[in-house]
Amino acid sequence: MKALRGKTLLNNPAQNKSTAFTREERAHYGLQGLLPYGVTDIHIQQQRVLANLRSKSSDIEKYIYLNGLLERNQRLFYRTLINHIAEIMPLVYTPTVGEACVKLSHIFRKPQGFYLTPEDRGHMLARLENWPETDVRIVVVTDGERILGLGDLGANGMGIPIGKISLYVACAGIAPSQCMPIMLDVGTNNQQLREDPLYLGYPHPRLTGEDYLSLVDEFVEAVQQRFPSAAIQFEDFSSQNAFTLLDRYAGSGRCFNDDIQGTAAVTLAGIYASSRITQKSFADLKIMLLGTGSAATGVAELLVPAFKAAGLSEAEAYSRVSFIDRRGLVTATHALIKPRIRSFVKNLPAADFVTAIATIQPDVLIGATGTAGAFTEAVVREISRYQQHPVIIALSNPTSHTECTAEQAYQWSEGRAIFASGSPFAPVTLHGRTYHPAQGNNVYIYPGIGLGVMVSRARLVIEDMFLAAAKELANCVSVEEIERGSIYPDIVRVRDISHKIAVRVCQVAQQNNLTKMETDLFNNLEASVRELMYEPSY
Ligand SMILES: NC(=O)C1=CN([C@@H]2O[C@H](COP(=O)(O)OP(=O)(O)OC[C@H]3O[C@@H](n4cnc5c(N)ncnc54)[C@H](O)[C@@H]3O)[C@@H](O)[C@H]2O)C=CC1
Ligand SMILES: CC(=O)C(=O)O
Ligand SMILES: [Mg+2]
Repeated sequence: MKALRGKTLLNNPAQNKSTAFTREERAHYGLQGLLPYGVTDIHIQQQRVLANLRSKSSDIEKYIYLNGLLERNQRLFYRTLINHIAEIMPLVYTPTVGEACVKLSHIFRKPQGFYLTPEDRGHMLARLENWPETDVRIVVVTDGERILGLGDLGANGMGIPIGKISLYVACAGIAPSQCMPIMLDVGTNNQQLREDPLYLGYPHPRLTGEDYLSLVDEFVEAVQQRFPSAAIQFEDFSSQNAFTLLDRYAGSGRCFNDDIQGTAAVTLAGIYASSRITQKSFADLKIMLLGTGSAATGVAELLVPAFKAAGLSEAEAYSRVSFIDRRGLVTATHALIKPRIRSFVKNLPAADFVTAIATIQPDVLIGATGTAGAFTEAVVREISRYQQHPVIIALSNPTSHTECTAEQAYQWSEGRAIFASGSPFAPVTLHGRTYHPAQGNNVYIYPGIGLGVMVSRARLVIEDMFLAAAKELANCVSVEEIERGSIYPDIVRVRDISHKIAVRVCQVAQQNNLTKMETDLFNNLEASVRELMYEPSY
């Protein structure tokens, strides 16, 4: 590879070190005169980044600044993100990425990731040749139809694969060059976007039915052909498409749906960890889900094997999980029950949400609705009547769409709730006591799954990997965290957690004959995975 020089080197985000180029390097690469005198190492550069970042007056300005940094100096961006993950993750991921997606066509600076539209039909493979990297291992793709809880944002949804990829690199150490964010821009039914003169997406109504499926088929085949080692992560598709695509491809290729499977694993981990606080056996728990979309259904579907592994029969496992939709408890009398939740239907009289809580008395309440305020005061008070420590997991993102805030959960439960949410909340002080809400987000799961699949080159991504990941994540919650009521570990440990999950994924792959991992690698799995993790440095 020809060494870059001068401005071309400074303009290459993967190789640029900016003011960290030494005097020798400046002379060698024709950089003299192109940089100010001072030579500052990555630590000083990081201080400058943080000072700049903290001087911005809004989160969206911080997002724009960080994105600019990613485009100027990849290693500095990732070093800073890793070292300050708790501060920066909410700026490159939920909640700020939600605002960024809403405004993406307006704040657009420079193209990032890869865009495909129906006009590329028949040429997808050729289009993928335009991507400059050849060893792609992780593809995160969205079609932008259900971006967080914000609905159809069309091509503006590209912010999500970009954010998810940033966290693949930061949280699991997959090299930036091996990651590819893709927007499968099949149009948008968001008329306001289509009519916006600044909108940058394919300005047509969404492709549907066979036209849509055949395009996704071509996309998946093209990715598999161009990048045969890549895993495909489907992200933020509409519920119906999410399940259709998972059923279509997961049995024969290396792919998974993060909203269904990643979310299921992170939620299960939280439930496992909550048992350590409530002192109730997992096998005795009753779980109630609000919402019947991808996330809630995914959680229910993973709970079944988890309960069975804990000794319950299949029928008992299904009986422990109940669904609430907009009409209340999903019962046998419901018209039009979605096929995937049919086995969870209860033979009980119709009941609204609060009445259903009184009837079933769940231990755990999980919200996956994208609807702000769906956990009302009455709901939280009702579950708190039956449970000393009700476990309340409000999964919906971004913060503006959470089912209830941390403060509401603690206030309405008189300080007894064990609370986690998809987007982070600061600690809450009530009546002189401080509570520590945890963040229940699939960021604890998908990076480790991707890393494990990458290392093992597992042919398929299977349910057992998510079950193992959930167990591993739950085990990572420390005694101190349990004592302060947190059901997820501190995010600062996420790289270690992803490493542990990746090791488990490799083992599951091996046990299921999904991998031809070299014996050497398998025998030294922990060290081998660690060695493969990218550490940004100059
Ligand atoms: N914390 C995390 O890691 C994750 C969080 N999520 C969040 O979960 C939310 C839902 O995601 P998906 O399940 O993929 O969406 P979805 O669109 O597939 O499902 C949403 C479901 O909620 C129902 N719903 C909406 N408002 C309701 C209400 N007031 N009462 C009862 N049901 C209601 C809808 O009818 C639908 O069944 C989103 O906000 C998303 O950001 C999703 C994946 C991961
Ligand atoms: C976290 C995530 O994947 C979502 O909210 O869709
Ligand atoms: Mg998602």
